[in-house]
Formats: sequence, C-alpha cells, structure tokens
Amino acid sequence: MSNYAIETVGLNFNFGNQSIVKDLSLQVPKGSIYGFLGPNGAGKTTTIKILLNLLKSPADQVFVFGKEINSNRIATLKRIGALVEQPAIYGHLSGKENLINRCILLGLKKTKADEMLALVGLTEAADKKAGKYSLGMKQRLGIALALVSDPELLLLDEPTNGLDPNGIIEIRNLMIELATKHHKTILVSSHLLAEIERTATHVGIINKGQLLFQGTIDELHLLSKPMVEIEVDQTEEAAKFLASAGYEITSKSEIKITTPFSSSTESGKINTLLIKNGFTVSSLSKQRKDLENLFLDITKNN
Ligand SMILES: Nc1ncnc2c1ncn2[C@@H]1O[C@H](COP(=O)(O)OP(=O)(O)OP(=O)(O)O)[C@@H](O)[C@H]1O
Repeated sequence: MSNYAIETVGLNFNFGNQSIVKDLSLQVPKGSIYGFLGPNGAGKTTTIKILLNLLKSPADQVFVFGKEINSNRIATLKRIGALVEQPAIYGHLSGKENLINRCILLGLKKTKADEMLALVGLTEAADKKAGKYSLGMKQRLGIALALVSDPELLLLDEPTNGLDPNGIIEIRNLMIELATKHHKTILVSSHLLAEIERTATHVGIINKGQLLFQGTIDELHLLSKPMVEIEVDQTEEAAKFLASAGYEITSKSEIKITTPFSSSTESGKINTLLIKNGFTVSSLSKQRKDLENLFLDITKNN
C-alpha cells in the first residue's frame, strides 16, 4: 500500500502548445500538511485541478491513495475535499443553510452542518447571511463545505489569499487541528512561504511548472546556510580588510557585514582580527537565512 496520499510521476500538462507542468513528481505523505509553494503563475492551481480530475492528466501520472486517478475518478474524488479559487457559497443563505444544502445534496444527515460549523469556529455566526461574512469567515465556510463528506484529503488553493493577519492565523490553526486531531492529509498552496512555514510538515516548491525542492520542512531549513552577522564601525573598510584576510563577504550595509559561518572558533578569530586592527565590533552573531529569502533564491535561480 502506498504511503502517499498523492503521488504524481513525471506529470506533464500543456494548455495548447504552452507547457504548464513539466515532469512533476510530487510525493505527499499521508497525514502531512504539504505546503505547495510557488510564485504566481507557477502552475499550482493547474496541478490542483489535475488532482481533482477537473483537468485530465495523461494516464499513469497521477495517483491518489495509490490509485490512478483517471481510471478511479468517482471513488477517488469521494476521498477528496477541495477549496479552489473562490468558495462556492450562496450569499443570501446563512452559513448553516449553505451547509445543510450541501448535506442534502450529498445525502448526509443535516446535523452534520452544526458539526462542521463547530469545527471551523462558525457556530456563533451560523444564522448570519454568508454574504455578510468577512473574507476569513467565507474561507472557513468554504473549508467546512469541503469537509462535509469527511474526506481524508483536503486540497486548499491559496486559502489565506487576501486575509488579514488574524484570518491567516485562524486558517493556520484550523489546518493544524484538521491534521492532528482529525487525521486529514492537507495539500495547501501558497505563494508566500511565511504563511505556511509554521504549519507545513512538508514542502514542495515549484516554478514554471517544475519542482525545485521537495522535502520536510527541516530539510528545507538545512538548505539555508548559516551566516555570521557582524555589527561593526567603518563597515566599508572592515569589509575590505576581511576580504583581504581571505573571508568571503556575502553582504554589507552601513552597520553590518555578513560572511558565511564555518565554526565558532572561526567567528572568534574574525572578532579578534577586527578588534586588533582598530575596528569596534558591537555584536557578532550566527544567523540563518530566513526561509522566505531562501524561497526567493530557489525560485529566482530557476
Ligand atoms: N485555462 C487556461 N488556458 C490557458 N492557460 C492557462 C489556463 N489556466 C492557467 N493558464 C496558465 O497556466 C500557467 C499556470 O497557471 P496557474 O493558475 O496554475 O498558476 P498558479 O501557480 O496557481 O498561480 P497563481 O498563484 O497566480 O494562481 C499560467 O501561465 C497561466 O496563465
């Protein structure tokens, strides 16, 4: 049995003669929150639509819970809940009525509506017209609608797009709760790493339809090389001096210089060298490149 909720094997997809997804091999482990990252136009929505069989993939390139999607369409889709682009909500109906409608459509008990409202934290707003909901509440209702059928896999396409910081935190917490308490596998797309780095257990980064990185969030962290940040006076001269002493200068501003970290002893040597040569070092610290910059680097070089 496959350990992956989703596996694509060298997936290719074209719109006309434009190649949109290129040799994409995604591996989304069961139970993970998989952050599917890439800048605008990278091919995230297209891939999610392929996973939902809204766009047809070539045979034997897309597997959901180990089953080829084209030949197991209905059975597979029953196991997936999705929020792609705008949630399909009736604005003139309350949140609860929207959910009841969905329950009727799927032949489920209406009591499921209350359960879903509680799950996404909308119980108090149950009877309010959904058209009057804030953007964040609409997204949560969209997720509740996707969850009605109790799917094992949830595909969320940029669910935090346009939300304020509170809305982002609410969706983030909801995803964590769904994965940890309700054992859902979640694939969530975003163009901002910062939005999902505290939520995701795994990350796939794509640009121009190609996978540039895939691994656990810890593996991504390992890629970010540690640096030594030195706050010093006369940065221009200090940088020249360090360069002449054989140190690589990665960046320099009016107040600080950065150089790659090699060891604590080496950092100590830099400190001593600067002080002995008349510079005033006000601080020297080891820093890791933040993930957002790492993400920009990975996508920029593609
Ligand atoms: N129906 C379509 N017909 C032709 N080209 C399309 C169609 N849908 C998307 N594209 C193109 O496919 C590429 C990938 O688009 P996609 O929406 O998958 O990217 P994305 O990573 O989701 O970006 P965003 O974050 O902007 O939504 C873009 O160049 C887009 O213009």
